[in-house]
Parts: sequence; C-alpha cells; structure tokens
Amino acid sequence: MASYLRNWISAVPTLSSLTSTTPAPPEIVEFAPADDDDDDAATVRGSDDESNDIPPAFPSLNSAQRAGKDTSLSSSPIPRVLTDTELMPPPPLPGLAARRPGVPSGLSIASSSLLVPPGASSLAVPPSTTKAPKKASKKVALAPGHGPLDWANLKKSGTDLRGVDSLARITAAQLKEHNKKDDAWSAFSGKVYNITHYLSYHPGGEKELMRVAGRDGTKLFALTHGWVNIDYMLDECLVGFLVPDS
Ligand code: HEM
Repeated sequence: MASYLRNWISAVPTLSSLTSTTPAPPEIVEFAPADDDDDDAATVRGSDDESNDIPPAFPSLNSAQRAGKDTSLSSSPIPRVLTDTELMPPPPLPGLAARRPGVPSGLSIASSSLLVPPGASSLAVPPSTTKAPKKASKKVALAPGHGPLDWANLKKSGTDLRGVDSLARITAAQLKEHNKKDDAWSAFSGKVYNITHYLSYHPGGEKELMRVAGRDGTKLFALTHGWVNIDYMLDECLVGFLVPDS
C-alpha cells in the first residue's frame, strides 16, 4: 500500500514546478500488475515488505474481458454462450386438437380416488374432506321474552320451576303420569326434570320437546343435540332420579 501511495505522491507536482512560470507536465506513473504466478499461498503469506502491496490486476488476467475475441472452448477456460443451433432442440408442442377434458387415460394414477373418476369432467367439484352443508336448522321462532337469556334469568329469579318440595326416586310408571303440556316430566341420563316451564323456551319448539314428556328422553336428546349441557340448563328443574319399577 505504501508503494502505491509513494507512486501517487511522486506524481504530485513539486514546489519548484509550481513556482515556475511554465508548469512541468505531471509525471505519468504506470502500474505494473503483480505477476499472477497462481501461487495462492503468496497471497496468504504475511510479509512486512510493503513493496509487495501491489493492487490486483483489473480486469483479472484470466477474465473474459482480457480474453477478447478468442472465445473457443478449447483455447480458453471461459465458457461461451451456445448458439441456437448448438442447443438441444425444445420438445415438440402438444397437439391441442388431440386434447380432451379429464385425466389422460395413460396415467397410472388415473383410477386413484384422488383424481376425477373415469368419464367425469375435470370441471367436476374436486374431492374434498369438507362435509356437505348441514340441512336446514329446525330451530323455531320463540315467543318474545323466551330466548336463552330469558331462560337463564328465569332460573336465577327464584321462581319454583320444580313443582316438588324434595327430590324423589321416580319409577317409569310415575314418570308416565306427567305427560301433559302443563305437567311434563322427562328423564335424561337417570335424572328426572320438570320440563313444563322450559317448553316455551326450547329452541327446537314445544312440539319436539313434548315427544319425550312422561318418558326417558336420553336417546332422542343424544341423537338431536348431545352437545347441549342439559345438567346446566335444567338444574333448577330437577325433581328426582329414575329408578327401575319395583
Ligand atoms: C329438556 C331437554 C332439552 C333441552 C335442554 C334442549 C335444548 C336445546 C337447545 C339449547 C337447542 C339449541 C341448540 C343449538 O343452538 O345448537 C335445542 C335445539 C333443538 N332441540 Fe332441544 N333440548 C332438549 C330436548 C330435546 C328433545 C328431547 C328433542 C327432540 C325430541 C329436541 C329437539 C331439538 C331440535 C329439533 C332442535 C333444533 C336443532 C336445530 O336444527 O338447530 N330437544 N334444544
């Protein structure tokens, strides 16, 4: 690096040349590129001799710029761009007239269930794990003031929703006696509830709920909406526990 700078400094006009009337032309310094002896170790090897601090040749000695017009592969290690005639020809264009909708019959996976069944159009709905849309809701329009929150408020209000003083052991025969709209009991998972007050709050309608009045509704309930938390919804309506007929 120092020698590099020295060369530059020597090119700066001297004081005497500045004071003279006819300035001397600046000295032109030629930089000789370092000999590229392909000895990489020389680059790595540390040396205190600053005379070795010669900038690398630019363009590089083996560069394409220096190689000039000599682009033949045999004489130069630099690859050249192949011409169109030397390149591999492109694949033939598919015959559009021969194309048909659907999966090509030659495909070995054509019969796979993942693909369109034979004969079906490729425009068919793709196979998917999405379930078919649910059938229309059977919820009924509840009377004003009979929504889920109204029921929750009624439960909290302290209104007697059981109609009995204490919980009892109830047989199927006793349960059967309470099958009227104004006196309806039903059993779910061994617990007997007075569903009379709930009838007008049931989102599925009174009629549906009355199907289980006076009997065990466990199965029908599970088939309809097993996710509904009946223990919570009817906790204030519990009247007893179903026991076998004696
Ligand atoms: C006393 C016990 C029952 C309670 C606490 C109850 C509660 C409910 C609740 C909370 C819903 C709304 C569900 C939702 O939003 O997804 C509902 C809907 C319904 N319930 Fe009940 N239910 C009871 C018994 C029954 C029974 C025994 C049947 C059938 C005989 C039934 C038939 C239905 C129907 C058809 C719907 C409408 C479902 C829909 O299409 O969305 N429920 N019930």
